[in-house]
Amino acid sequence: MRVDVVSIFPEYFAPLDLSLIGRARASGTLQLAVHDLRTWTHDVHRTVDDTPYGGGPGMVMRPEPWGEALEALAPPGGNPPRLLVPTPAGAPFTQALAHELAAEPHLLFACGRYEGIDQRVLEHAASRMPVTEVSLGDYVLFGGEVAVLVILEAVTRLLPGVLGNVGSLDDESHAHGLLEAPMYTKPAVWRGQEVPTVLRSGDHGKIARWRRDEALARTVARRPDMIAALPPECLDPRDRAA
Ligand SMILES: O=C(OCc1ccccc1)c1cn[nH]c1
Repeated sequence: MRVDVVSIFPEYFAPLDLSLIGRARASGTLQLAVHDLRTWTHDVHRTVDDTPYGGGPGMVMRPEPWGEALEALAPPGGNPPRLLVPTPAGAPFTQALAHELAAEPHLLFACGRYEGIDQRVLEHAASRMPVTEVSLGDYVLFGGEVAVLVILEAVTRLLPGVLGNVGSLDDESHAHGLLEAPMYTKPAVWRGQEVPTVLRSGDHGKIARWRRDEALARTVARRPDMIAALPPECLDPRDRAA
């Protein structure tokens, strides 16, 4: 997968040379290039922002540099990348979207700063590539860079060969519509607290049931919204029998 990121703070992406993403880049699974938006400015001050039409606080990112940057990184005529723009005004970023993005050959991230990017940039881009404005949650950051780091981590770990034990992808939180059950490791007793005995019973049927029950209880307690979204077939057939 090819990934291009455009930002006025390219140094934000130095951490991507570390750990799994670093290995994914070294193995060629992920080709990542980070670009400084100011490359596409031509004034002596390399200006990227200006005051908002209609008034209001803050500044807006000017369309010209973005227009040139997107043209350079998604040249008309080639196979267009998918443009992702982190913003509080975007659609929720979910594990489902992460899987969708992991299947894309080329992602192009636009990191907004200030109050955001002139909307005409996204409208113009949408005429030649898929554009997704995506939100990580209902809060406001200084810019899209941190959001891109999160999205890149969620997507990269789904790429083939990046995670050693692929089994861990199947039963992780949000994979089966529920939160993950609590996890334990040695020692069996720690500060007087014992690991639930069923987990040390070796009875894999009972263990699977215990984990499902725990996952369900956790989800009901912490994320009732996910319960409402559960497809009916998700409930264990034995539950239905009960
Ligand atoms: O703050 C965010 O993105 C940066 C950004 C982009 C445009 C204008 C202001 C801030 C964000 C919050 N949830 N998901 C993304």
